[in-house]
Amino acid sequence: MDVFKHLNSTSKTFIIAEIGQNHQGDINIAKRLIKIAKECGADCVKFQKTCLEEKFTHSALKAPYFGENSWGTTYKEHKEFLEFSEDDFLQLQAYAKEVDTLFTASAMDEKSLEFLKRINVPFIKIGSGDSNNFLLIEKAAQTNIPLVISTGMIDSDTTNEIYNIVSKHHKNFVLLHCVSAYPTPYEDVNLRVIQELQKKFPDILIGYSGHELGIHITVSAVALGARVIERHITLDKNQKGSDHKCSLEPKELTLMIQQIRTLETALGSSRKKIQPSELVCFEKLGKSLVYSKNFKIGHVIAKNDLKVKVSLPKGYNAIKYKDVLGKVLICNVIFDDPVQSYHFNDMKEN
Ligand SMILES: CC(=O)N[C@H](C=O)[C@@H](O)[C@H](O)[C@H](O)COP(=O)(O)O
Ligand SMILES: C=C(OP(=O)(O)O)C(=O)O
Repeated sequence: MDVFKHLNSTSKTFIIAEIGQNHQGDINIAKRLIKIAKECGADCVKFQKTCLEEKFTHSALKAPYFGENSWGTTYKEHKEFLEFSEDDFLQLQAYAKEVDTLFTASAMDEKSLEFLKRINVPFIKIGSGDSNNFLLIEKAAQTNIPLVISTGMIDSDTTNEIYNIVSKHHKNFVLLHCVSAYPTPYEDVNLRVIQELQKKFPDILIGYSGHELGIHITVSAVALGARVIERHITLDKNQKGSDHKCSLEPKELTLMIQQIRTLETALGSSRKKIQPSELVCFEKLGKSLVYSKNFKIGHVIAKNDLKVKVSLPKGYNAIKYKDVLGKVLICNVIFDDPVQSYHFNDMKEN
């Protein structure tokens, strides 16, 4: 299924549940999160596929990594604890298929890109850790697999360059506004970047990958036009791990998706028209033209002879009051009578 071609034909938002490394290195937790994401209404689950020696230098891996979010004494130990094997990924992909949800991952290095290409994911995510990695982005574009590319930790010039690199190959990619802070302070979110990206790149979809607390900012991103949304999900945001605090627990994820779906409906059309649902209120409280005093046959109607009131039955349409000015009454009328076209000889129907 070409996810983004489908998206272009609807007004729906594509919601990616980023499991990332919130599975605590436990494939059963990963499966639980896949099932929960599906049950909450997400369109896709996403993991992070890393070949450690391809992503990190030896010095980065051997660095000590202590603290409340560490699963080892060095970064290598910590990352090895969290990284699933290729077989694990195949198992998770099969499970996602079993629960009928889309499955993909971020390619955190070129080897992982090759692996994801091999297992036919519906799109490949390029995370903000690689938003400045033009070499990887070029290789990812050359696969001709749809891409979702986050723009954390870069500025608009670099974002422009990502667009130019991928566009040389195809336009089946999405740029996600993203700020890589966990959690992101509200003053750093800059949701208006979404509108700027839409203006600059009208020929691709724009989305938002959020790390802020709560769901209202992400729902607002949809109101501003984000068509693809990504949020980290977790079983419990108080667990050990760098991403849990800014992740959504099942209840939050469900509420966010409900709000996004009702928002999609409410965004509706840009054409202003009287809604059928308004007619009851117009019948009860809609105003129309009535006479301000008693008038006799032959009276020529002037502006002060008219009032606009709630009247039963309704009078002539108040927005067309000028049709009545200068008209000659062919009957007597009294104060508060609704103005009717048959009160005059040459009057258009209401
Ligand atoms: C920039 C980027 O890749 N960020 C990812 C996605 O948002 C994160 O999930 C990191 O992988 C995570 O925060 C790393 O945490 P630690 O360093 O504790 O393994
Ligand atoms: C880092 C990632 O995403 P984002 O930059 O959108 O947080 C990712 O997908 O691995």
